[in-house]
Amino acid sequence: MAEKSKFIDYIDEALEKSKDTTLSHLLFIHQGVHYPVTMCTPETFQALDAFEARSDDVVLASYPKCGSNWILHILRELIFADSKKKYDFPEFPVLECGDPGKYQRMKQFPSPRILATHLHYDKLPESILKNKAKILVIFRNPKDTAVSFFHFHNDVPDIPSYGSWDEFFRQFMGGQVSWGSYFDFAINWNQHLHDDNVKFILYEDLKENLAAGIKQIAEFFGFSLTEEQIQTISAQSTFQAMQAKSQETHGAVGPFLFRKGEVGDWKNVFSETQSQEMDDKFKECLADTPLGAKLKYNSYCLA
Ligand SMILES: Nc1ncnc2c1ncn2[C@@H]1O[C@H](COP(=O)(O)O)[C@@H](OP(=O)(O)O)[C@H]1O
Ligand SMILES: CCc1ccc(OS(=O)(=O)O)cc1
Repeated sequence: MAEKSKFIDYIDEALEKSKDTTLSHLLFIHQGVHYPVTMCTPETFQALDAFEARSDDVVLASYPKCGSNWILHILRELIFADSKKKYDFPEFPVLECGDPGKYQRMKQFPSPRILATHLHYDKLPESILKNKAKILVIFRNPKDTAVSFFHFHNDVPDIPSYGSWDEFFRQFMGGQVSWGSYFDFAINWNQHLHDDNVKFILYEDLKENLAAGIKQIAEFFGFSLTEEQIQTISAQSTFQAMQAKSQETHGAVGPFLFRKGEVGDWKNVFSETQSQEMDDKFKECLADTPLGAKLKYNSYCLA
């Protein structure tokens, strides 16, 4: 059994805080976006402004529930294969979560550091953009993302639950959920998809061909791996492999973070009206954008 990590300690702490937090008190607004009080604070956001990024930081951006824990695992394995050093990062990996002192402590950590974030592009600390750290941004179709988000809230015992899927759907569509609107997040990132230091990947593409996705990620960050190493990481990163170890890697919340790992689960949950409402929203916000095309909405979100 692996030693209990700082990551698990942090999750346990956040869950403990969640126990005493009702849904109506879960969110606060910072610069127009909702965040959960159990994970983020105004003091940490203030400290984040002065965060010093490095050009070799490995940034992983995503809206919640688009597979960030999956890609984090892949990145750690890639760094290990490339450097032969175990990637050991004694802080919660989501940049904007934690106490304000974390950025000071992070100055001591060796490169490359993995910085996961759910921030909209225009909320990233300036130094990430100035130092041109490479940013991998993972997207997932909005219908499965919403269903995964709903289950996360309603299945994890200590996280405040919604009264029903219908109630969650309403809040999700209005952007009144943690890290705000999926659509605002997407519109914001859409403008930077073709920046030199940004690489887009799609959850559904990874599901289709994991080894090809891992190879692309390795190339983007300049990690040098053999075909055999790629195949090994691929085998260790399937949903089944990660779910089997989830309690060991992520503690009590593990089985909920690695829930189903499927494409199309939304069909079990969305009503026809809700599906149409999301199709309309997609058309209005994203359909005619480069990101809209990359999301392959017609393949994954039309019944
Ligand atoms: N190896 C893997 N393959 C496919 N999906 C994975 C995965 N690891 C995690 N996921 C899925 O990613 C979602 C969680 O995202 P995040 O890590 O950003 O919180 C969950 O979706 P589901 O709830 O649909 O199962 C989870 O099952
Ligand atoms: C409890 C509210 C909450 C916490 C964490 C979330 O996202 S993630 O698991 O860190 O990606 C979302 C909502």
